[in-house]
Amino acid sequence: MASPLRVLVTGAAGQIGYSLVLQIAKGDVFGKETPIVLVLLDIPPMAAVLEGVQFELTDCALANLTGVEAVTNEKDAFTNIDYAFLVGAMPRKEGMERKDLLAANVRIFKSQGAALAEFAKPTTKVIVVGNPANTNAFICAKYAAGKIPARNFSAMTRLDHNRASAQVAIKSGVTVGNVKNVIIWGNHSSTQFPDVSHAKVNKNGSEVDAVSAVGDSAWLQSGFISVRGVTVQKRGAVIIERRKLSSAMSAAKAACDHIHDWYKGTPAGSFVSMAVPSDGSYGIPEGLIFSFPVTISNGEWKIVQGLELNDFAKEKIAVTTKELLEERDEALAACGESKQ
Ligand SMILES: NC(=O)c1ccc[n+]([C@@H]2O[C@H](COP(=O)([O-])OP(=O)(O)OC[C@H]3O[C@@H](n4cnc5c(N)ncnc54)[C@H](O)[C@@H]3O)[C@@H](O)[C@H]2O)c1
Ligand SMILES: O=C(O)C[C@H](O)C(=O)O
Repeated sequence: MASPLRVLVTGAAGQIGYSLVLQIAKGDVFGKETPIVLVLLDIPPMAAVLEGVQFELTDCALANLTGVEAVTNEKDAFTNIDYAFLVGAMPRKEGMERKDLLAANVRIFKSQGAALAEFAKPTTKVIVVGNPANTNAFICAKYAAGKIPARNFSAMTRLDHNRASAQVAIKSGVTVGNVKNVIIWGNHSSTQFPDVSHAKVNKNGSEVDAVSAVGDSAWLQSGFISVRGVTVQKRGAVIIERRKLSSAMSAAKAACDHIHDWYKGTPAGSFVSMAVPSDGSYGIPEGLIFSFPVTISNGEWKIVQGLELNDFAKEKIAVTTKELLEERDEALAACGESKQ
């Protein structure tokens, strides 16, 4: 048997954690053939709950789950890990924007960035789920710099990508497996820009542009993006309003999709949305953790180049970029650093 991958889930006693750990343990992310050791981290007051989750995972009797470790300190959590799902953070409540969590959550990611640098493998790959996800990932990468390359850090916009793909499928009268190349640009926040102008739909066996498959351009420029919040941009707030808890099942599934594709690669001709450090593509300031369309091969992502952006798209991308720059400066101040 190959040596197991060591996979850390932080916030493992929380609601996303509860859905996520089973999906990882049963092979949805790294494949059913890959042995896994799951490391579950939460804060000390959650130790008993965490132990309950550990017991349940053991009771699932999964063939390739070779170990489950429940820990409440960063050294034990981060030592020698291969992948980190950084979920543990405060969720927003009704009426809040995700950036309202910045001051409370950013310090967690400063500390975990330093722990990654000290204890993790230099090849460790990280997805930040805890909100505000892009800015938390920026801070985490900053404090791990010198040990773990910035390109190993990402934030999750796959949930928005999945939400957008599902809406296009419903409007086009197909199942979601027939939709590809939707793009989420920018921040995982209400300024994100869900863009279908490069998306494709397989309708009755032939591939057509999503715009013609949907057949409703007015809806694509308004209702699809945010009609009283029920579609993509503000979907998270609507879930909180209905469930009185933030999305968990769909968030866990999206985190699995994100790491699955990073590990296994994207199919030829397809791209997915992932918030990664900008290299200046599309004029986005370097280093900002920005959601782009990416292709992935051999564990390395590449930003899709050369997509044409019309004035509508450029305007939307400018708004989300401005918000990310403001969040970055606020986060640096909260960490006691000067602005960039
Ligand atoms: N990026 C996305 O698309 C997306 C989607 C859904 C939720 N989220 C975010 O994910 C985060 C978790 O959501 P949830 O619903 O699971 O929340 P939750 O409150 O149910 O669970 C969070 C868990 O994190 C733990 N935690 C807090 N500080 C920690 C630390 N320093 N180290 C380890 N664990 C810590 C808490 O004790 C708790 O068990 C929130 O910030 C939420 O807003 C992001
Ligand atoms: O909206 C939230 O606060 C939770 C999450 O980020 C989501 O998009 O559902």
